[in-house]
Amino acid sequence: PRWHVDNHVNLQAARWVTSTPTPISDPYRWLEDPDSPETKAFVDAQNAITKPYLTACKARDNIHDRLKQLWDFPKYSCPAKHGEKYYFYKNSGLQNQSVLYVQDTLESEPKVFLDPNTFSEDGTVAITSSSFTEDGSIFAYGLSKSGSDWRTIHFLNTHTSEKYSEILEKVKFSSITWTHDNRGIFYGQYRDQQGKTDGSETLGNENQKLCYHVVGTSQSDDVVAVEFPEEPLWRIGAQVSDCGNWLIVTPRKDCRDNLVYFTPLEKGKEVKNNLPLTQVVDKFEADYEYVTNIDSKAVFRTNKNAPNYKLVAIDLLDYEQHKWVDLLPEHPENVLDWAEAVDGDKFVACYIQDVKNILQLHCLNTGKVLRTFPLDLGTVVGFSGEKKYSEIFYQFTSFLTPGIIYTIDLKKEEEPRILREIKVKDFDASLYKTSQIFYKSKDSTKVPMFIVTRNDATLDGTMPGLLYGYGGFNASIQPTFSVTRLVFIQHFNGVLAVANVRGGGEYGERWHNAGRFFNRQNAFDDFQYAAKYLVENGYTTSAKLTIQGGSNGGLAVGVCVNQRPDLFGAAIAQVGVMDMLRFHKFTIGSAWVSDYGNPDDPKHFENLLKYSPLHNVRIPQDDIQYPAMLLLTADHDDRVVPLHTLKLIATLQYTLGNVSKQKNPLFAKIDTKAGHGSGKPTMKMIEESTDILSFIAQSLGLEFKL
Ligand SMILES: O=C(NCC(=O)N1CCC[C@H]1C(=O)O)OCc1ccccc1
Repeated sequence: PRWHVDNHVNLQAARWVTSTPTPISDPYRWLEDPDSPETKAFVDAQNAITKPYLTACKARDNIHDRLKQLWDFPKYSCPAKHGEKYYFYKNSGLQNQSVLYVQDTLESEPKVFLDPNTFSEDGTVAITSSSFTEDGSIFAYGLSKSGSDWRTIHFLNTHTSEKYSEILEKVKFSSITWTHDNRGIFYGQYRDQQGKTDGSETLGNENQKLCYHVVGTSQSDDVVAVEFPEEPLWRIGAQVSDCGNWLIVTPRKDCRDNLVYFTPLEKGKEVKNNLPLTQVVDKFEADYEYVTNIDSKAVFRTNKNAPNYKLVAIDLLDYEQHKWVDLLPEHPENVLDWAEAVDGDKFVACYIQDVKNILQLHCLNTGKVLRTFPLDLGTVVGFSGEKKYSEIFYQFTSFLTPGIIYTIDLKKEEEPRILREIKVKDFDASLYKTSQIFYKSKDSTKVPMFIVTRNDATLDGTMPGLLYGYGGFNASIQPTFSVTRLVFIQHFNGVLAVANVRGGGEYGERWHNAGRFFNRQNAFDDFQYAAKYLVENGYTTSAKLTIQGGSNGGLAVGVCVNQRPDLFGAAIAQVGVMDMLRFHKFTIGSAWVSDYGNPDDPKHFENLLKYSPLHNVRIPQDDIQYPAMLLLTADHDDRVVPLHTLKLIATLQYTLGNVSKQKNPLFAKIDTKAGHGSGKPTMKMIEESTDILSFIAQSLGLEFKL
């Protein structure tokens, strides 16, 4: 209805007159019901105009074939020892899901242990979380369908390969952690959830309970080990300690800070409901992540009084805060990303230094550094090792390195050796180069950015640019290998740029806080100034620059396009958070208030309204138009529900669709049997990348060079 635009403008004007916040028009509220005939018709109508545009792209077939060719390389996880065997995931190249293999030794012939490709015709069922018993006799694994956050948990006997009969339902946001008597697991369940739980619903998730399931029994017999009935939004993380004598319970109410409780466990003793909990941390003021324990001394990675994180040892039998001991003090610059106990009395620590990883071995008793493992400039994407084993594995990757798995037996060898070096046929990394620059943002803050081009790139502004960013939730966007990006660089002579904008965790809590709450505009400024840097330094021009982001990054794209439509030629927003006044009402959205603020709080409401993509679509002044836009989402995305994208594309098309100067297309594509991204089958990933690159090529008039 036209009225919303006029009222919108009037409301904007009115707002400056009155002090109280004015009511906001929300004419596409009806799109919030995914099951209504109107919404289904709207989705079909959007796909009906977008798909022909994407398939009409003349470079599409070349793009698709090249993506498929490059994608077809073997991918491996680090091996991990369970019982007397090694297990590892492998994807031969184009399989929809990686297959779990088992072998007696690292050199012996692997056998298929579990192949999730057999769980569905189209590969849309994925193994997402799993855990072996201490003795390796039973494998518990979570399955996700169509990319939903909902899990079913299954059990498999590793000796007989027989499945146990029970399937645990209504599991979400859950760890799987075994008691060391191999009898059962603790897991998180939303047992009160009403209605659909297939990921197409938008209902909020409340009242998670930590349950205990004894293998071989039915879920209805499970006990509620821990619950906080007065805290419906809490999610109850839990971990059985390395020694098996404690259960560490870490409730979280949003996406930062957690409490710490513990309770003793006795092997072989029945787990009863409402376990007696001792509270060690009683305020939400920091992250505490269990690492290991030495008898009653539990080691946590925390940012308490340590924005770059540190390791602290807390004696569970004497846990007053003044008795806590720093095992690994905070590093002045580098961020402690994770730590894992290995080889009895050691731990591996992984740091982020200027967005690259450093891997070190430390003494568990003193915290002292024992050695550094040599690494190229890039990212440690996988690690496996345990306190009870002296052998460790870690996987390295970067923009131009598909993957290298190293291993070292800390009791035997001096230097790590390469266990697997992954090659991509018909890809020559020596033709490309990665650089890291630090550009100045609007407030002169220096922001790191990776830039990847062909070696012979000339900075004359003729290259098309693809600028990616995220900027939130303490997440660090580190170098990884992407076939899609390499096709863009190689066949469109493109420049890839990844801006580590504020809100992420690249420089610890300081960087995260600099992009939170009332500082969120810093993240958007950083993103826009990254674009300006690329243009001013001749990497590309605005007309040839595509801005891309997913989820919280999709929000950033939506904001930057509204604020500076002139800076970009195209914009790709995947599964974006676009309605900042209502995000907290759906599925797990209420957890995001720790970065965004709560829209029910007037001062946050005003702040969110200022940048909410849905509420800031305006006809640009002069001859400026919006970039070509492609919004992507999917019908089973229950992390960021599709309504965000549907309401935004409706508003964009209504506000700009009839404006004569708006020549660039404004599209949304809604996929089916897909979700937020986790567990997406290879065929769907290749299809999505084909759509993205085809859209960019078609919209910016790029030629595919063979
Ligand atoms: O909501 C989040 N994380 C934040 C998140 O996913 N966000 C935050 C904004 C939109 C979206 C994204 O950027 O992917 O995690 C929920 C969760 C998952 C697993 C275990 C416990 C809790």
